[in-house]
Amino acid sequence: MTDNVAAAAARSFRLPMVEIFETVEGEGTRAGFPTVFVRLFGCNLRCVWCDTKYSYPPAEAEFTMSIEDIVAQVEKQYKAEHICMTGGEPLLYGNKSAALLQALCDIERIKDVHVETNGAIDLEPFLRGVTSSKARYIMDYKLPDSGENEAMLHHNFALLREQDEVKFVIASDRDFDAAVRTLTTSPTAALALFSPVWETMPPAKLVEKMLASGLTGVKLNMQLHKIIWDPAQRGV
Ligand SMILES: Nc1nc2[nH]cc(C(=O)O)c2c(=O)[nH]1
Ligand code: SF4
Ligand SMILES: [Mg+2]
Repeated sequence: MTDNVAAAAARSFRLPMVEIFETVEGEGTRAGFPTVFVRLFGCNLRCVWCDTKYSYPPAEAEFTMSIEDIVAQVEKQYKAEHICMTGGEPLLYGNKSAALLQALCDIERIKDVHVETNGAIDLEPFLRGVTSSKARYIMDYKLPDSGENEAMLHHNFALLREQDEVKFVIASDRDFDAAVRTLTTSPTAALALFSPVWETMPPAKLVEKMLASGLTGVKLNMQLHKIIWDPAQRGV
């Protein structure tokens, strides 16, 4: 297949979906920007504190969509210049996930497509296969209290670039210590973000611990959408 034929074939790939909506990005370096969220169905992890349990079984996908139709909806229905490709785990579908990421980057209006990935997916094929400079990865490193720390692929840290981000969602003192240890043992060029688990880590306590630890290059990451809206609300 020539590259053009392969690209055309990729546009007909269908993906299981949860929702597509526009709001402001609640997290990370692009927090506050109007952003289109493309939420895929399915996840290879089951984090204890997951806030999107409707994005994997026993819930069912809301619908399936071809890449072509996802692109058309983003182009016609919304105005935002940022996209968050999320889930579930949006990189669960290999070549199909990569083709969607590339197609979203190819939308002329779009300046940035960030992928919320869970740390248990090898990022090497995506970094190699998706060549657009608009593609960025936000890797959620799962700490012990998530119940999924064993699934983390540590080699991803060295692959991440300056434009990427590593997010540590911190539920307890044990999680905080593990995050600090991980940053020492797995150096990365990506920006490190520390997020409090809404129910168990008061933000003031997390700030206190950050300052006491002397980690000056780490940024506090509050989930704006949980402050603005009811934390249980979907599609915001
Ligand atoms: N506003 C808003 N920002 C977000 N950033 C990451 C989200 C996610 O669910 O992955 C999310 C979300 O669901 N809403
Ligand atoms: S990786 Fe994300 S979507 Fe999957 S279970 Fe964990 S928090 Fe939920
Ligand atoms: Mg969310």
